[in-house]
Amino acid sequence: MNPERRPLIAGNWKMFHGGNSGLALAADVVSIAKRVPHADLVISPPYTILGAVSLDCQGKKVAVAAQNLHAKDKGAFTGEISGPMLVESGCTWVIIGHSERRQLFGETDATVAEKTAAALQYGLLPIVCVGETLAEREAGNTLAVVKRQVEAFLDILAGSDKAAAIAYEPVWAIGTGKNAGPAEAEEVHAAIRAWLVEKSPALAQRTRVLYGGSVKPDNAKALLGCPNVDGALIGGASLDAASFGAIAEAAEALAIAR
Ligand SMILES: O=C(CO)COP(=O)(O)O
Repeated sequence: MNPERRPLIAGNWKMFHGGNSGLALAADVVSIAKRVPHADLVISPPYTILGAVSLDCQGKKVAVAAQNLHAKDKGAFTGEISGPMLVESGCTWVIIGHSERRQLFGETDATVAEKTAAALQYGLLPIVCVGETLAEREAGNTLAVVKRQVEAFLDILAGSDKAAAIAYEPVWAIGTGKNAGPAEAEEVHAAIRAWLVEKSPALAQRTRVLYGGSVKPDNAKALLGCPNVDGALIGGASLDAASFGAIAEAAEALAIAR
């Protein structure tokens, strides 16, 4: 981990814990935050409890992210939620372009770029997701695919002075229990860092690059210990306070040790 970038540990709850169980989990994460003063924690519950969770987390060192947003600020877009609405609900972050949204909901590099610009415009910090499929990896195209995805929004991040995050989430590692090995993750993270540096050293310095895909307590230390891995975006293991806490503690220990 780069000493100037605090580890960012983010839990993407996806379509789980949208009611009382989510409020209880958020309270547990507030307790975890007290044990990890050197790490930044973000939780991303479903829309239905964003407002309530944000209120409970206010001033407690746990930031709240939405899982998506619409690029427009308002309008006749049934079922959609805008950046200003998320800000009003207390969100400070938003996940953009998750592979599930790209694969299941038709999001493209172009819509991801549009949403990234909208997030920054409305005062939200984006966590923009990239990552290759298994077929793309097996064809030797991992870096080309990730580069194309990153290039779609690189100028937008460079045009803002906000500290956004990029999450590298190999699609084949999401929810499969098959994480990228530390060397595989570091190869892509180092490439992303190099593209950021090429665009602007200041951008590279402020942008945290998170790894996502089957991060668990038993592999967190090895993954988070990679030089260009600045944190994690966690799905399944973020749904349980004990496992999310153990990963946050691994980040804390590494941050103290460096
Ligand atoms: O999609 C993810 C986080 O956004 C990763 O999910 P898992 O940790 O369940 O593999």
